[in-house]
Amino acid sequence: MKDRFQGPVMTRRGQVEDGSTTDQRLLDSRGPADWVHTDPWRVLRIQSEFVEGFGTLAELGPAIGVFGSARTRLEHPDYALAELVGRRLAEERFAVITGGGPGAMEAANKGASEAGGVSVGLGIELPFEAGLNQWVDKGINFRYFFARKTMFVKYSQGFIVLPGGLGTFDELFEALTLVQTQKVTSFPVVLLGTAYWQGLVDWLRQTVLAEGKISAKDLEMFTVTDDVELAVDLMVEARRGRVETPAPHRPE
Ligand SMILES: C/C(=C\CNc1ncnc2c1ncn2[C@@H]1O[C@H](COP(=O)(O)O)[C@@H](O)[C@H]1O)CO
Repeated sequence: MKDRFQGPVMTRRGQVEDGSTTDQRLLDSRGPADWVHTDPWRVLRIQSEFVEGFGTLAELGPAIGVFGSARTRLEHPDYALAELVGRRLAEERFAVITGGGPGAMEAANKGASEAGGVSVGLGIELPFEAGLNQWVDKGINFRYFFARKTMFVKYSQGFIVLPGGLGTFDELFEALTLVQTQKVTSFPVVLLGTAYWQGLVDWLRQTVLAEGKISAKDLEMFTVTDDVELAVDLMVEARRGRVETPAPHRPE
């Protein structure tokens, strides 16, 4: 009786079950394939997004997330504003991370790329997918929103938020919630465009704060300005104050 090896496992006599090799079974892809639409398989796909994201972004260096409307048109002043933000951040040696889409994201990537900075786009699969914009120099396209959001907050030291819609609000409020709940050590959040954001800030103060749903301190978690230099200075200042100590080792 010959020894039978299946990978590291050796069987003999009555323990030998199958004459095929593992490779054969892998490559002779037969049988039903509906398991690819099951949650256990999705877990592996989700895991692969984290592996890809961490692997690609771990050595990025200091980076700032720039959020803003996918619908900002080239001729709108917010496009030039986002482009300036991207450029100034790159000049201050920050990598610029956007959602990799059109509008304000594209403008910030353009500014960063043209200034010779690291222009990152974390795209998302959407039913009306447009792909990563042409100014993304390092990009990942995610299937899952929550995996992508983890990358924004893990690899950004601060956020500059331009006028936007629901997607922008989602990103802004996620960042603020993480600061409020101390899930991240405080990072600067700047709302750029006073005319656009003031209404929201007034409502937060006059209704949300007045009704006791937030505390006055929460309103200090962000700065509202039209001044790109102030926005960038706040990011630079925060970087200076950041002590890059490795997280203490704790088994999870
Ligand atoms: C609407 C159109 C394309 C959408 N493409 C997007 N690609 C990447 N990221 C996106 C996209 N749309 C939204 N996002 C994310 O949300 C923020 C912008 O959302 P808003 O609702 O436009 O404010 C942005 O920061 C992205 O991270 C075709 O025009």
